[in-house]
Amino acid sequence: MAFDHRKYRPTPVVARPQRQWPNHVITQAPRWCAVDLRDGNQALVKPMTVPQKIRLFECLVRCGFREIEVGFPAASQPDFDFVRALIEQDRIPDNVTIQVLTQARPELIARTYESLKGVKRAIVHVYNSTSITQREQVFQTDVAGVKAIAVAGARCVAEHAALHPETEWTFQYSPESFTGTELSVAAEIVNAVIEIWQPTKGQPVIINLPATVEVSTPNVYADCIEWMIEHMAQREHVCVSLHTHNDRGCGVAAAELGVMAGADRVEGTLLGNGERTGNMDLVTMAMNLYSQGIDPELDLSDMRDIIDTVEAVTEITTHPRHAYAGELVFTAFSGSHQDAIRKCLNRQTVPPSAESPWDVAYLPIDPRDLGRRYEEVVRINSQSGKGGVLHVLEQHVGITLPRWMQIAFSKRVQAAAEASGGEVDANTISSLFDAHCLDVPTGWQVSDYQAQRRDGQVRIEADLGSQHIVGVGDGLISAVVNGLSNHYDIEASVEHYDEFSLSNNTAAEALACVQIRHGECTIIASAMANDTTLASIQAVVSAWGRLIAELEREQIHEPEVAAI
Ligand SMILES: CC(=O)SCCNC(=O)CCNC(=O)[C@H](O)C(C)(C)COP(=O)(O)OP(=O)(O)OC[C@H]1O[C@@H](n2cnc3c(N)ncnc32)[C@H](O)[C@@H]1OP(=O)(O)O
Ligand SMILES: CC(C)C(=O)C(=O)O
Repeated sequence: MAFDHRKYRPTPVVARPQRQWPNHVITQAPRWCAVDLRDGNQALVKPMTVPQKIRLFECLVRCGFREIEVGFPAASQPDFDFVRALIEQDRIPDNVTIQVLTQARPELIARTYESLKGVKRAIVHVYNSTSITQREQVFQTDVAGVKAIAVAGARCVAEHAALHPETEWTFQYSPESFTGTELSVAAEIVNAVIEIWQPTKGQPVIINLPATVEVSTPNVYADCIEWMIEHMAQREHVCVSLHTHNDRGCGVAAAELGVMAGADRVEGTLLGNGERTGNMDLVTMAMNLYSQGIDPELDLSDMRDIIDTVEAVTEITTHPRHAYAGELVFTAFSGSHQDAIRKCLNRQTVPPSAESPWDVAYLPIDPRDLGRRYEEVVRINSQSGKGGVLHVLEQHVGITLPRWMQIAFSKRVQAAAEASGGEVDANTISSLFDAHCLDVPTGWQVSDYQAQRRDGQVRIEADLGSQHIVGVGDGLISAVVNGLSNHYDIEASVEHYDEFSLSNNTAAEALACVQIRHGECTIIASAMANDTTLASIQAVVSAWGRLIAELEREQIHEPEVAAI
């Protein structure tokens, strides 16, 4: 059997009945560090060029990142050159600290410091893998062996820093493959590094605990973080950082639970580009906080800029369902969702505020916060309903319809959606509305009218094309119906009639909608005009014109049907 689960082993869980983190709630943003330019970069088919790195760096700065891992300067000339360019061209804002990664190898550490000459502040991040697999198979050593690599690396980092006291240094250590390392081993090695770096004496130290590969449910990672924090030397002087990957699709969840477990800082990438299934997605985690009313301390409002930048430098397109950023994440095609969204949006106080918080079904955040428009939250296909069609008409055409007409008109839109098999866009819906409701049939344009009320009766005279009608009734509509019935010798009753005044952004001021019935045949029509009376007369006249056209069509088709 090729597909044989028996070849895998479960990841050990931590026995921690005393765990506290499930009782904690995140109430403030962690310290963020963006690692797009390093972890994101090392996972690309085509690593970024220096100009691309500059573009992404500037985007990260605009978003408000204060710590940015800019590369692995000992890895390649472009990585080295980029760090030099940032420093020599004075591109690092005063409130931003750059971070660089190096293996715990003296020649690489030396080259790393060479790249940093002249920088005001920097975080030097050194790592070595500590996992059982890597100890046994990659380094072919034991715990003492990997601990010695870490200790030597930490010492080497500190010695180089001491040669450049003009720079404010922060040291960072990662027991890489932490999630594959026994906790006692991870703690022993981390504490040995802390011992060398002496954070109690004022040296800033970050201990980063990576889910280099995500191997468990996020609660297990949180247990590990809580355990490490309990067993960490000089904890109050150490910044505990998380670096999660997304192998099981829980990179963000693991980071969130890790923060609940006491971590101070989170590393990740914009939109989650990174090794294999990617790094923890900073946009998602920050927006998750934002959607809970917590200041993410990042400004992601120009999401278009973020997406364009990330796509340009990574050559990876953003999935349309990508959390918060995808093209479709604020869009409903399905009727019941559309109906609820439209009703909630109509009731939502604008702008939403602390007093009137955002509360719209199916939209966890206000799309406008990320530069999206309410128009695009509803798009129409064969899964849509009348509420959605009405939303499109309201947003794109600036008109609303009575319920009976929504029902009748949405059937026309449904037919068009089924015929096309895809989306019916706003322009098409507008054209369908014109064709089925608004267009005046040829020869039925009301060019002039007179309406008078006397002794409780309305008398109407109107010119339609070459025809002149005269009618009398209890009201305007019945007078028009009377005139049309007499003139054309066709009886029809008005089943529904409604009129609305229109918003300022439409050319006309009034909209009238009517449904008439003749036997089994129902006809809808509407009309817009600058005065309500004309709109009402025209709507009934247009309905009549459509009815006569329909009857003529039926007459033409009748012999054919009989012949068949
Ligand atoms: C989980 C992560 O994302 S960690 C970051 C990974 N990122 C990268 O690797 C991108 C940049 N890396 C590179 O460009 C290259 O790997 C370089 C320039 C750093 C090193 O290149 P090379 O020395 O030619 O090769 P390579 O990376 O294969 O070196 C592996 C050697 O370093 C050792 N090594 C690997 N990682 C470390 C480490 N963190 N600390 C100390 N030694 C290490 C290995 O045991 C191996 O030793 P061996 O030569 O005795 O077998
Ligand atoms: C260097 C470390 C932090 C890393 O990238 C990882 O473990 O994924």
